[in-house]
Amino acid sequence: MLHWGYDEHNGPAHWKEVFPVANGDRQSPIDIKTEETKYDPSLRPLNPNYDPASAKIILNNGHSTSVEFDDTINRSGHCSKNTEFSRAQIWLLGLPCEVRTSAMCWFHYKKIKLIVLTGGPLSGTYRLRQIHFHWGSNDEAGSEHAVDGMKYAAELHVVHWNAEKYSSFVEAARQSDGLAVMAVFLKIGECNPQLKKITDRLDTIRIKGKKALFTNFDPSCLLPKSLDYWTYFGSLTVPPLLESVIWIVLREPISVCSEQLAKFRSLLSTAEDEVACCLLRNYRPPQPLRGREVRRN
Ligand SMILES: NS(=O)(=O)c1ccc(C(=O)NCCC(=O)/N=C/Cc2cnc[nH]2)cc1
Ligand SMILES: [Cu+2]
Ligand SMILES: [Zn+2]
Repeated sequence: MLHWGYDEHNGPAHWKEVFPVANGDRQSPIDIKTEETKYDPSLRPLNPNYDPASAKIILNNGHSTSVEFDDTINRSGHCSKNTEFSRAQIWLLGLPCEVRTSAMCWFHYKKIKLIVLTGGPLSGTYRLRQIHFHWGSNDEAGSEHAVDGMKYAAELHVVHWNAEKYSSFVEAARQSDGLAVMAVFLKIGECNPQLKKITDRLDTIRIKGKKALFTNFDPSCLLPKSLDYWTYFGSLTVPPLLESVIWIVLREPISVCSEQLAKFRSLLSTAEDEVACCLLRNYRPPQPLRGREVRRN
């Protein structure tokens, strides 16, 4: 197959031809059998903390639409050793050592905002990189994960990488604890006013490769009231299908209406110079659990 996709000739059944890990033992998505999930008292509450100014662009990469965030600056609360010295900090140098260090940390912390996910099953700080969606050609199916065999109309993925242990997303994506993706189900119902901020921009990025400025957006506005979740060890659900994802699937869905879903389906999977083809569906079917445990908080 040439470039992977979701059509008959390059869809999920073909991906193993180029990405043999497709048959691995920690592939995603999965069908979550709620009776078999295990309550784990050691699981902590999720603590998403995003700065809306870190949103940068909205993009059509031919497989989905994503909002990309600026995950470069070391925004975590920890002072990095190589703190750049500003004039104020030169002044700080005059202070006694222990006072200076904590003052610098306070200064550094105040100056920057966080865009991180902590808590839940995670140990450490996972930095927000992008959000994107998966949907189907009709409202009956479209989510990637299923719950007791039932699929939702669509699914939101909030993608983070372990910025405490690794120096880039690409490096983290190769590690078993490198990525954390929070999945939110979209259930057919009322139009979602928060989602409207995204669906109203889709007509400006119809063609594969198109991007547009998209800032002042806090993805927390797309999260349901309850942050109760299931969690399990899995993989990216698109090639290269790397087995580096700690999945955090929220149990409560958010709403989406048919008109909003139709806008996702009107995106093109083709570039300017190709015959136009709509991205009608972009979900991978559930994969074998291979003995994995699904825990719940
Ligand atoms: N669906 S998911 O949450 O498991 C997920 C999360 C992150 C990525 C991801 O970040 N992939 C690598 C970077 C990327 O998006 N690469 C795209 C290359 C590309 C190929 N065709 C068009 N673009 C993919 C799936
Ligand atoms: Cu591609
Ligand atoms: Zn995804």
